[in-house]
Amino acid sequence: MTTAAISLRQVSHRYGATTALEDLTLHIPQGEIFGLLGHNGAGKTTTVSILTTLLKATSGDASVAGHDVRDAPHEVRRAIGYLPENVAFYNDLTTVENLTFFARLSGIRHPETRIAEVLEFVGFTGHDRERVGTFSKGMRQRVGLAQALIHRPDVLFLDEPTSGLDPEGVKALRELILRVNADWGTTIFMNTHLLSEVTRTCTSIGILRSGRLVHHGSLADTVGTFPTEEALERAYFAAGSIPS
Ligand SMILES: Nc1ncnc2c1ncn2[C@@H]1O[C@H](COP(=O)(O)OP(=O)(O)OP(=O)(O)O)[C@@H](O)[C@H]1O
Repeated sequence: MTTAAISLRQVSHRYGATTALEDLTLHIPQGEIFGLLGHNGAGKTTTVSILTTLLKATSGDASVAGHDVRDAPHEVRRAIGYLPENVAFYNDLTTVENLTFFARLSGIRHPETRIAEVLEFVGFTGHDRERVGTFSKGMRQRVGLAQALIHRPDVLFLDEPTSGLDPEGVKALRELILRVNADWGTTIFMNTHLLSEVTRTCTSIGILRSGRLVHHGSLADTVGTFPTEEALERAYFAAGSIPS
């Protein structure tokens, strides 16, 4: 039996009077590239925030890489990489200085070799000594991905990774996601609105509607054997009409 890399059991979350997640149960096996779809405000970032230990769910249980997010947050953080939608850097510091700062904070004492390796992996050599503040969105995304991969994580979380990227950036990101998954066996959890990318990269799909999971299935189960953006769009809107 395949081990679940990510599990949520009856997870609900409220921000004051706003219910962001309602009774979310979801198990994602190791090695999957999972795409979470949903309208603005559906609860995608809330889900990722709970799984990355940035937010404590109001109720329910969640675990990542075999560690409970509530009881073992440090173990979870050591096992994951996270690229938030707007990754923050020290803009006056260079690529290497930013990554060194992050790596030391994460407990890597001599990170030089790791940083060089990961920058090569994401194809970002040649900008090591440039200030991050001068970078385009696509370049910042690469540094963010290098940062998220510095530990060779078991599970990588990406929140709207393609937002603001040009077609070259989207293609480069897709190739990297596929390579991380293929070379390292990393499980990937991605929040996205870009249906065309989901059909090209994801092996399974979840759809959230107003905090409720209305669909979870493999790419083939969701859109058939010829996955097209049109087929996924049909499945996406059909899932929205299923009463839950
Ligand atoms: N810090 C917060 N305080 C109060 N309400 C919040 C907070 N963060 C999110 N919400 C609300 O919770 C719900 C879910 O938000 P969330 O950001 O998880 O959705 P999302 O699917 O990621 O949306 P988007 O696609 O716009 O990023 C929304 O109604 C949102 O307004």
